[in-house]
Amino acid sequence: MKRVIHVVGAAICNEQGDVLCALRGPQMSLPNVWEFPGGKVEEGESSEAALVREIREELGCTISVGKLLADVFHKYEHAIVHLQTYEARLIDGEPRAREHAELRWVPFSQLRTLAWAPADLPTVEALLAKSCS
Ligand SMILES: Nc1nc2c([nH]c(=O)n2[C@H]2C[C@H](O)[C@@H](COP(=O)(O)OP(=O)(O)OP(=O)(O)O)O2)c(=O)[nH]1
Repeated sequence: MKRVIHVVGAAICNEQGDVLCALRGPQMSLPNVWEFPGGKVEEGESSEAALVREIREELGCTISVGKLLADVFHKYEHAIVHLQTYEARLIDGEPRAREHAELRWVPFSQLRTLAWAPADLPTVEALLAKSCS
């Protein structure tokens, strides 16, 4: 049995309706694919608290966490990832790539053109279906 990793990701939208997308670096697990910034939920931590903590650590900014966008289990070679993605807004600071190879604000209309981590595709579709408002 593969281990299950509980992971949270933030779809951070700006006023123009762009979404902040993050490129995983070549040294990371699952290298060189785009994802929603976030990370692993620690024991005893809520998903929302984990997301705020991870975004502070990874991007150096503060978010408010909104609605759940997608809740998926995806089987990778290395593990099963239980990914929960949330709508989010920046409330303090400017995102900087401390761990990622690149950060990019991407308009909704171009979201499908990125090479996403496979577990993230339902989130992309959920965003396109509802639009961040
Ligand atoms: N953060 C994040 N991880 C994702 C997404 N989609 C997806 O398949 N993953 C996978 C990649 C990794 O296997 C796992 C999360 O690991 P991570 O390396 O980002 O988490 P972390 O920062 O807490 O981990 P660590 O480096 O401290 O070990 O989930 C996503 O949208 N965001």
